[in-house]
Amino acid sequence: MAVYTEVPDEALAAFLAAYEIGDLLSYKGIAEGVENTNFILHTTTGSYILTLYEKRVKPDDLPFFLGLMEHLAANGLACPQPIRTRDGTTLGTLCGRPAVIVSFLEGVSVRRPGVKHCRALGAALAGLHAAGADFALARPNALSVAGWRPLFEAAEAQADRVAPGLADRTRQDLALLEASWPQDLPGGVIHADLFTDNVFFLGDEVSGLIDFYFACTDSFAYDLAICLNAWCFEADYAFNRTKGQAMIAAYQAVRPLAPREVAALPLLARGAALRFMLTRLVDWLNVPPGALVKPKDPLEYDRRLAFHRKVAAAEEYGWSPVAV
Ligand SMILES: Nc1ncnc2c1ncn2[C@@H]1O[C@H](COP(=O)(O)OP(=O)(O)OP(=O)(O)O)[C@@H](O)[C@H]1O
Ligand SMILES: N[C@@H](CCO)C(=O)O
Repeated sequence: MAVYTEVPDEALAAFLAAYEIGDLLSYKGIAEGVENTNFILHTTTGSYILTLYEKRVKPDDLPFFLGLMEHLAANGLACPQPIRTRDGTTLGTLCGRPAVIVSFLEGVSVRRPGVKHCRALGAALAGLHAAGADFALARPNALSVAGWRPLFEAAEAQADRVAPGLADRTRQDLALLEASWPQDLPGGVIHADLFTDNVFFLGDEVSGLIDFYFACTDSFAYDLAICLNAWCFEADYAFNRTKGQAMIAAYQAVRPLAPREVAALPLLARGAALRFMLTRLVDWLNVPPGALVKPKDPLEYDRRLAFHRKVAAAEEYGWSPVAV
């Protein structure tokens, strides 16, 4: 569960005194999530999320993340909106941790997305890319191709303990992706972690996007490739082309992909799978003693990589030309 920092009542009361969000009625820790400590607050004016940033979030990145959420919300995207204190700041300190309060979003995430969810997600992703277009800050993607080799090197010696042959096939994927990673594709602000747990639905409609703490400046098609990985594989690791088609078509209805983005899609999807395989592998091999959070299985992405290695063209992900 993700409550790493206990917050005494008095410390919370002192922190909340700086805000105009009414009187606190109740609060409780949120079990989901693995990175930060989250509480839900109920006050006389509504519900809010209080986040205390734990070790993996760099304080220097917080102005980008908080500024981005404010920018996206101001541009009509349903995402958490940082709440300002009476003196206008969004970032505070609570129990020695950087802390913010954001607006609460209604909705539930889907564990097993269907075609209609993939379609809705494609439109929401394009909406996010459009809403971020004129955001002034930039943040390089530390988990793009240049960041993968250090992760591999940290895990290489023990990788075959997780699955036979994992080190060799990862080494080959990495060499190929380093040599051919698509550069200079259309880009801007991307979410970079838009997995099903970060998307809320009300009925069949997307009601909110959360968890912008991997957001960065990178190619838009890479964000789409991340979503194809996270949303369009079945439990047996077969890629569901109907889901891919629904997602890509809905994305293209807002922002058609350029021919070079289409051509790059197989490599981008393979790279996205490698990125999540590697971060999961490193976490899997480094579970701290007594950890409360179960690490995510890297082999789910090793299995996806087996599919991506055989893909020759974007059509295999369900891409088709935009009808004109
Ligand atoms: N603005 C919000 N509105 C409603 N619920 C929220 C909001 N932000 C977070 N939550 C809830 O808190 C949970 C954890 O949030 P989040 O995913 O941001 O945590 P994290 O530890 O940073 O995550 P992760 O492990 O996914 O990186 C979410 O699954 C959701 O249930
Ligand atoms: N979405 C990531 C976890 C980080 O939020 C994963 O599934 O590996």
